[in-house]
Amino acid sequence: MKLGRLNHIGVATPSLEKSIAYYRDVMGATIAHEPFDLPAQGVKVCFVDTPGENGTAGTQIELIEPFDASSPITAFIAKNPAGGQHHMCYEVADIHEAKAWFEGLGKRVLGEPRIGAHGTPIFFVHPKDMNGVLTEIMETPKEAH
Ligand SMILES: C[C@@H](C(=O)O)C(=O)SCCNC(=O)CCNC(=O)[C@H](O)C(C)(C)COP(=O)(O)OP(=O)(O)OC[C@H]1O[C@@H](n2cnc3c(N)ncnc32)[C@H](O)[C@@H]1OP(=O)(O)O
Ligand SMILES: [Co+2]
Repeated sequence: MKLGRLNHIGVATPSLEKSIAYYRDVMGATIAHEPFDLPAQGVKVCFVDTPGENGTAGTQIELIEPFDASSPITAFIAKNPAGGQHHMCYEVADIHEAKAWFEGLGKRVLGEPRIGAHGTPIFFVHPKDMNGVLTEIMETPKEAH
């Protein structure tokens, strides 16, 4: 498998509103859109943009708040009430090839690929199989970003 760019770092939070204010007012970040709900993923999402080189978009921070009690991040927030770093997301060219690669190495892929916050297929690999880091793999969007 050929690793692509680091697309985003997922940060879990008990309050999107408070986290947005922090990244805007303390970190000086641009928040380019309103938060949105992804009930199928069990989260409410807001992306914080960081600038890349020569005016390009850099790596994003993905703020995620539980959508409801059945959210996959409910247990994480219970253990980390102030929130915290939750996952790293890397791009790949072909999601099915990447899934086969990790499965071939005996790593636990958590469910089938599904459409993520950028509109392309994603899957997660269990943190205990990935040196302690919950790892998200996403297919690179077709348009430039
Ligand atoms: C919108 C989308 C997108 O970008 O497009 C997203 O990102 S959605 C992002 C939210 N969606 C997801 O995360 C989906 C995939 N995640 C999951 O299925 C779950 O969160 C699991 C990774 C299976 C963990 O589930 P849960 O916390 O309920 O299980 P658990 O409490 O039994 O945890 C099992 C062990 O893993 C550890 N653990 C749990 N979450 C962790 C994390 N984020 N990073 C590192 N370690 C973690 C726990 O401390 C525990 O270790 P000990 O046993 O040593 O105590
Ligand atoms: Co993510």
